Amino acid sequence: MSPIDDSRAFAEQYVVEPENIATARHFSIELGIDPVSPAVGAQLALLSASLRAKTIIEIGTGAGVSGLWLLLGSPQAQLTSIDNEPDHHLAARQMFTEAGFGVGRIRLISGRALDVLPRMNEESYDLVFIDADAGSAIEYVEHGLRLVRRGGMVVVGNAVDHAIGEDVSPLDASAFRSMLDEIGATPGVLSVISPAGAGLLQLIRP
Ligand SMILES: C[S@@+](CC[C@H](N)C(=O)[O-])C[C@H]1O[C@@H](n2cnc3c(N)ncnc32)[C@H](O)[C@@H]1O
Repeated sequence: MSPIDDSRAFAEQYVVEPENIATARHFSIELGIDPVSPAVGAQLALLSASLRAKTIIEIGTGAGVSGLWLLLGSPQAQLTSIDNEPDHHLAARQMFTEAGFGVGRIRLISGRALDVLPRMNEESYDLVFIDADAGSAIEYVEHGLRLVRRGGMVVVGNAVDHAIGEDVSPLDASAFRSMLDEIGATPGVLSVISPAGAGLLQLIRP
C-alpha cells in the first residue's frame, strides 16, 4: 500500500461508529446500497456540528447512514432527505425511528431529486449533502448553492471519483472538473476536497 492508502485506511479505522449507524450500514449493504464510509460519516457529523445546523437537505438517503451521522453532529436539526427508491426510504425510516428521530424531525421525500429540488425554498438550509447519482452531481451542486443560506455549506460525496471519471462518463468528469475550477476561482467561496472516502468536496456559500 502507498503512504496515501495507509493514511486513508488509518483515518477509516480511527472512527468508532455508533451502534445504530453500524446497524444502518449493515442494512444498506444488504439492500445493495453503498453508504458513506465511517470517515466520511464522522466528517459529516463534524461539519453539521460546526454549523450548528438546524436545517439539512440530503440528496440520496440510502438506508440512513449519512443522515444518522449528520444528525449525530446536530441532533436538533430537521433533516429533509430525498431518494427515488421506496425500499431505501422504508429502511431509512426504521433506522431513524429506532435512533429516536421521529416523523416531525425527518422529512423523507420520495422522487427523482431533479424533480423535487426545484420545489424547495431558496436560502433556507444550513447544509446540503449530495450523495446520489453521480451524473447529476453538477446540477445538484447548483441546486445546493441556491438552497443554502449565506455561510451555509454544500458537501459532495465521491467528488474525486466524479473528477477523475471513476463513476461518470469522461464528458461528465470533464464538466465536473470545470465546475471545480470555477468554484476555486470564485472570490469569497471557500472550498476544499478532503480525501475522506472517494473525496468529500466542501464549500461555503459566500
Ligand atoms: C450512494 S447511495 C446513498 C447512501 C447514503 N447517503 C448513505 O450514506 O447511507 C445513493 C442513493 O441515491 C439514490 N438515488 C439515485 N439516483 C437518484 C435520483 N435521481 N434521485 C433521488 N435519489 C436517487 C439511490 O436510490 C440511493 O439510495
